[in-house]
Amino acid sequence: MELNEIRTAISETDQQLLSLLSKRRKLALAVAEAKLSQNKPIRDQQREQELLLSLIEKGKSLELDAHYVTRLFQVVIEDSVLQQQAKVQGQLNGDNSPVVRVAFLGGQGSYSYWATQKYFTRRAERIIELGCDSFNEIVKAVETGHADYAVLPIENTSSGSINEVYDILQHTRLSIVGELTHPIEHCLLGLPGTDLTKIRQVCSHPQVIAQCSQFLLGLTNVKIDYCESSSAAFAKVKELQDPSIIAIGGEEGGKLYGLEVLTRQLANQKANISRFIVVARKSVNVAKAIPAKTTFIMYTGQQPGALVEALLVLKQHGISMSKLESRPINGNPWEEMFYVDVSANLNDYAMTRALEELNNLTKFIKVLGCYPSDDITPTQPER
Ligand SMILES: O=C(O)C(=O)C[C@]1(C(=O)O)C=C[C@@H](O)C=C1
Repeated sequence: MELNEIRTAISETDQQLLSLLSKRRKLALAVAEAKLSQNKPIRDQQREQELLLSLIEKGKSLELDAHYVTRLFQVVIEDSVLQQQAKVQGQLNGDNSPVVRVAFLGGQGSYSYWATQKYFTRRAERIIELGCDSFNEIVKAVETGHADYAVLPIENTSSGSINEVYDILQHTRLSIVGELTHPIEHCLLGLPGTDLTKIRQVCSHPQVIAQCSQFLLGLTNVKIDYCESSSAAFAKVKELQDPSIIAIGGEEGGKLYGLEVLTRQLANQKANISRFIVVARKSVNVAKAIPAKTTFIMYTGQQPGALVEALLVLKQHGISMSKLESRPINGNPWEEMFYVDVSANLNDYAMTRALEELNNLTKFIKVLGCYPSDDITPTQPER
C-alpha cells in the first residue's frame, strides 16, 4: 500500500472510532437515567473493574497491550462518569439553559479559559466568554448579574493555595456550585525564530511565575514582567514583536497568538495541576447519586484547643476532611478564618448534625457551597 492510501485508511478508522465513542457517550447518558429511576449511584467501580479486565483479555487477543487498553478506557470511563454527573445535576437543579455567560481570568488561551471550556462544554451548547483582568472583577460580574458563573483557580500542586481567591470567598454571597481540576503544562513561548540565548524579558501571571521559580532562577539578566493573565502575556509578546521578550503559558493558548514553544515542562513539580471552583448566585443541591463536597468557613476564636474541638465534631459524625486552610481575618490581626472542604453532602443527616454542633461551638460559620466532586480516581484493573 502507498503512504497516502495507508493514511486514508487510518483516517477512516479514526472516524469510525469517533462514531463509536459518540455512541458510547449516548449509552452512558441513558445509563444515568436508568440509575436515577432505580436510586443507584452513578459510579460503580465493580462494574468498571469487570469491564477493564474483560477489555484487557479481548485486547490481548487483538495484540493490544494491557497498559494501552487500560489507559484508553480509564479516559473513556472518566468522561462517562463526568457526563452522567453533569446530566443528573442539571436535571435536579433545572439548569438547562443552552447558553451560559461565564467570567474568568484573562482572555482566550489563558488557563482559566481552558478550564471554563472544559467545564461548560458538558453543560451548555454555547458559552458567552467574559474575560476579566482581576479576580475581583470576575466575582463582581456574577454578583451584578453580568455573568451567570465565574471560574476561579483556588489551588495548585506547585504553588499551593491562591490566597486572593480564598479572601474573596470570605466576603462574597456567591456559592460554590462546582469544581474541576486541570493539568497545567507551562511552556516558554516566543515569536517564531526566537533565540533562547537572547532573552531579556519573561512575561506571565504571578502564579505562573511562582510555579516556574526554579527554572527562572537559572536565567540571568532576565526581567520578569508580571501580567494580569497568561493570555495577557501572549498578547504582549505578539504586540511588541521583539524576539527578546517571551511568555510563559500553555502551548495551545500561545498558539492562538502565533507563538511557538521554546521549552516545555517548566513547572517546579512534574504533576502541575490546578483546581478551579465554579461560583454562581444561587446554590445547588447535589444529587444523592453523586459524591459531593461541601466547603465552609469558620472562626473558632483563639482559646486553646478550639480548632481541635471543631474538627472532632467532623470525626464524630464520620465526615472526612479533604482540605483545611487558614487565612487572616481582615482588620483583626493574628486572627484566622479556617476554610474546610469535606467529602459530604450538605443534605446528609450527619452533615446537618455536624453543622448544628459547629454552629454552637464556633463564633462564626458560613457554608460556601455544596457541589459534585470532580475527583474521579481511575479504577485499576486488579484481580
Ligand atoms: O455501567 C454503568 O453503570 C455506567 O454508568 C457506565 C460506566 C461506563 O462508562 O462504562 C460508567 C460509570 C460506572 O462507574 C461504570 C461504568
